[in-house]
Amino acid sequence: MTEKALRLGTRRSKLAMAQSGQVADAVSQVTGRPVELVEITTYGDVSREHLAQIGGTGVFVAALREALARGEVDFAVHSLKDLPTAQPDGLVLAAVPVREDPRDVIVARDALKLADLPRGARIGTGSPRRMAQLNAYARGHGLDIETVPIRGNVDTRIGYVMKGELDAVVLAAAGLNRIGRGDEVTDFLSVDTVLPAPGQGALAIECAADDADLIAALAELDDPLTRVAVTAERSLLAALEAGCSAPVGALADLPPLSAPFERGVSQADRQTVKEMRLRGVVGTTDGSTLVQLSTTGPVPETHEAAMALGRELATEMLAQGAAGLMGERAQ
Ligand SMILES: NCc1[nH]cc(CCC(=O)O)c1CC(=O)O
Repeated sequence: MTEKALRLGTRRSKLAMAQSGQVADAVSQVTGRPVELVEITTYGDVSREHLAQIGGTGVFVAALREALARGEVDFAVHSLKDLPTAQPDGLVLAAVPVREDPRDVIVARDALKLADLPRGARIGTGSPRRMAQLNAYARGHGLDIETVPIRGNVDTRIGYVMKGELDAVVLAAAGLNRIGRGDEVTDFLSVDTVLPAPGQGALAIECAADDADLIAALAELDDPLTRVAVTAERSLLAALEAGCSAPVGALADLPPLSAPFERGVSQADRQTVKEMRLRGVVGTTDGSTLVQLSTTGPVPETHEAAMALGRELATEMLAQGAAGLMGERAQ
């Protein structure tokens, strides 16, 4: 006798299919039930041009959430960095699995590294956060680079380099790893140079708040260290009143561990974690001004304590003029 399949709502992009497929396997293991992928198509999948106007990745998240709320699917997998900070009524983030590599990387021609890019090099990124920090790094290191706004999925972006239209593009390591293109990275950007987006590298598994059996099963896939880190990062973002397209970077690490928190890390090592360091950055896209602060404290033991850490750092950043910098948007 086979049990009824769980329905996983997913976008059909290569990245979404890859991460949904990986989570489907894990969910199938913990529930003992087969998982069936249900493709959710949105207007944004049909028209790339309209995507910018109708609100970026937000449309995909909204469509998945509508399917969840209508009971058409049982759960959905999101890239946490694309997920708005406000949690809708009736839905819960039942699991935040172990974080992948949170760093940004470049894929450059001729295996070039960031520091070796020649004068006038053109680097593609549509992200104000990446532009701000790359331009600030260039100013501080006497590099002459130009950030070029681009859009599109991972394949499209790497294509600009392949075709010789750009010298490099910036991408998230996690996305490349998930679609099996991690070996094309030519340089991992230190988080001291480019702080990733809040939640970058982490996934969230969302389901209906009243689906108690599923919530209990999915809890097995939750990684408490990843959860506490991304909660603080997203609280910082929310308290700055910024969205996923704002020039805000945030990363919480748990010395002596650094994300990904479980690769090669024993349970004993995980127990040596005593503190969490939260770093945040906001800047103008030209890199002329950055507000960059960090705070270290005991690992928060509750959701509320992790939220408080993010809010406190945001308050300090706002006191140093962060709000004025976020007003400037790149387009
Ligand atoms: N905004 C697109 C997006 N959303 C999630 C990822 C992959 C990395 C992740 O899961 O954090 C990417 C691609 C990228 O930024 O290169």
